[in-house]
Amino acid sequence: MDANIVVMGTESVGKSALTVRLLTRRFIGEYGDIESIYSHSFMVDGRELTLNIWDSPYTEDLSVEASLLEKKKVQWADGYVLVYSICDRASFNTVSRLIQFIKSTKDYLSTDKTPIVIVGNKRDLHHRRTVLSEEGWMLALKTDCHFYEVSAAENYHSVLMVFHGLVDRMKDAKLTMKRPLGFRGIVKSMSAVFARRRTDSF
Ligand SMILES: Nc1nc2c(ncn2[C@@H]2O[C@H](COP(=O)(O)OP(=O)(O)OP(=O)(O)O)[C@@H](O)[C@H]2O)c(=O)[nH]1
Repeated sequence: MDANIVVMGTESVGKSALTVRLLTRRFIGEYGDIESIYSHSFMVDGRELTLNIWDSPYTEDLSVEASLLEKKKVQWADGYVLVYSICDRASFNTVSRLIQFIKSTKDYLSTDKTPIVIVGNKRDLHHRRTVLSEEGWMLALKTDCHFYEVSAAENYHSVLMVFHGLVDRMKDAKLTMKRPLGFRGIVKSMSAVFARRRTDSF
């Protein structure tokens, strides 16, 4: 069985750090603007589950193409990891917006448990904290999502918990794991955005 997961959030909140931590158990410090879909398998209830994890850099590109890609990304995914930094209030506000965007794009039934986990990252930087844990919990409660506070820099197990929590959530939602958009379609839309970026920079 396999499932698609997308990791979303604003710039520099640690999306790549979380993804790379899950895949390699390591924290390497600098990640660059990686846009990738990684596959990672693990055993759940005695069965192998492969997660296809889409880690994408944040874009403020408001073009029609870019917003179409965001929509496709949301439609492609069966589950969502929405990341903010506990030191960056704007990133927390963006997570609220993303939840609304996902819910309206996917049109979940009100009885469905939405397969979304909210992650407050950079817990090790608590001396620079601007978003309280309670605010994360409240948002999760209000929107019926899971919530974790983690440090991708310091801890592998809490990151693993995030993805396990999401898998549980997807099982609860009893979602049919089918793909509205094939892999080829996504690669095509991604290259359309990159081509546009390249053109823009000249
Ligand atoms: N102290 C601390 N720094 C972190 C943590 N996670 C990530 N960082 C740092 O934050 C910066 C951004 O991390 P990335 O993983 O590249 O963030 P991103 O969300 O993928 O960023 P974009 O690709 O630009 O959207 C890097 O310098 C990381 O080393 C963490 O848990 N604690």
